Amino acid sequence: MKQLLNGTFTGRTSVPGDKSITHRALMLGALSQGTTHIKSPLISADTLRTFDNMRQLGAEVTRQGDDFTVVSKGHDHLKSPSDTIYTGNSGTTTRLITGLLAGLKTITASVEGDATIAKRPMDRVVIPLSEMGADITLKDSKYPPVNIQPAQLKPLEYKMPIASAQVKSAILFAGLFTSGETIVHETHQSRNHSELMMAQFGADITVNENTVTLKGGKDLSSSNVTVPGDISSAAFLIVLALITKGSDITIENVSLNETRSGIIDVVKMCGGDITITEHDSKGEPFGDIRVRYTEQLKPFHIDGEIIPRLIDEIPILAVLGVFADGDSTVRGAEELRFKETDRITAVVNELSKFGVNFEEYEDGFKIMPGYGKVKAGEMFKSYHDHRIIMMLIVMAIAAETHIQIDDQSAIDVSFPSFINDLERLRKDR
Ligand SMILES: O=C(O)C1=C[C@@H](OP(=O)(O)O)[C@@H](O)[C@H](O)C1
Ligand SMILES: C=C(OP(=O)(O)O)C(=O)O
Repeated sequence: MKQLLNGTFTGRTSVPGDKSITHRALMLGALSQGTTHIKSPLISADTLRTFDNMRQLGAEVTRQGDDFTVVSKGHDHLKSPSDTIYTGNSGTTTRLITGLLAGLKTITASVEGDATIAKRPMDRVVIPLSEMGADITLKDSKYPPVNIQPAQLKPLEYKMPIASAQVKSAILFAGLFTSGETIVHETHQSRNHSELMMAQFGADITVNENTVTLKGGKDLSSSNVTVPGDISSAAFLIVLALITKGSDITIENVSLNETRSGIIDVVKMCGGDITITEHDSKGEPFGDIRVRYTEQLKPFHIDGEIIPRLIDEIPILAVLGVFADGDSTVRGAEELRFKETDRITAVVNELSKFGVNFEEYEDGFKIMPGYGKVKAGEMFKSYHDHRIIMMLIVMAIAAETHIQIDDQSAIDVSFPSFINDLERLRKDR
């Protein structure tokens, strides 16, 4: 930590591949007949769980340096796993694989993760999947382990009670090989990687405003996927550059998918110095993001439609709020309470240790600009949450304060090279 302080951050860099796209490419590769090459996937604790899980179902999944390959005979050749499907810390794997397994209709499986997964609600996916006819049981009707038994499914028309790409995707995975139209209506559009990639692999799927319609029953054929950089990882470098004097970072080949790029809108709202150069792409949009230190940043106010477009970036946006010249607010983000930890409580508790003032709401917070001194001997908590740890490191760098975090290992969940990348970008002032 100490070696990262008192510097500026400059230069060109890239961030690891998009986590959401990597999970989906592994899953759709396993469900499709043929060979799927996945170029520059995220190789991290979470995506390696999906990698192993697809192998357990009988797909041939291998790694060649920075790439993955999935070879499969197609969905009807996948089999029940002989052991528990272990999903580690990954909510995306746990929820999407539940839909995928139910959709195969012949599988007996038990899905379980680590201590944080054991506390994450699964009824949000099991309720609609049960309406489709799936036979799934949960601990206390809510939590993992998820036990799945073979059952025939029927299509479903479902109005989403919350904005969640994981719930939407679990339903779509279950609908892929279920004849008839599975329809999902969203109030605010959540990330659309499943829809885009299912179409690419040959599914009959259409999107009309906030409604997705999937005509199930078609076999899928393999396809190649190039994974752009993860904007949720880039977010830490974006905020670091904006608030650290003299910084100027260009992050190459980052996903610019509209359903994920809410943070760019917020940086613009704040008057931050950000330039986007989009590249030509046949698939997911991507490009370079250049961010420079900005002396005066305006506060931001976010709520409603933008929230799912930046849900994982809210912890690091709180740090941006500390350096703005007025109070910023986050509302409509109650979903943060159901992530790896309750991220509203974690943000408020840990940034308060820097002397930051908050007003906490059930669905967000107001954050006041400025900070004070960290108490001698103060220990910061990781909550075993990658995004909370990286938020704390960026805050400590900007405040030029050495801090101690009880455990930094969860960074490996999404951005294993984070500390090395910061060291490489750091220059003495
Ligand atoms: O579908 C996905 O890949 C994800 C969806 C979001 O979760 P919710 O669906 O719970 O909002 C997000 O927070 C998570 O990091 C990844
Ligand atoms: C919430 C996250 O992931 P997951 O739900 O897959 O654990 C995240 O990456 O911030």
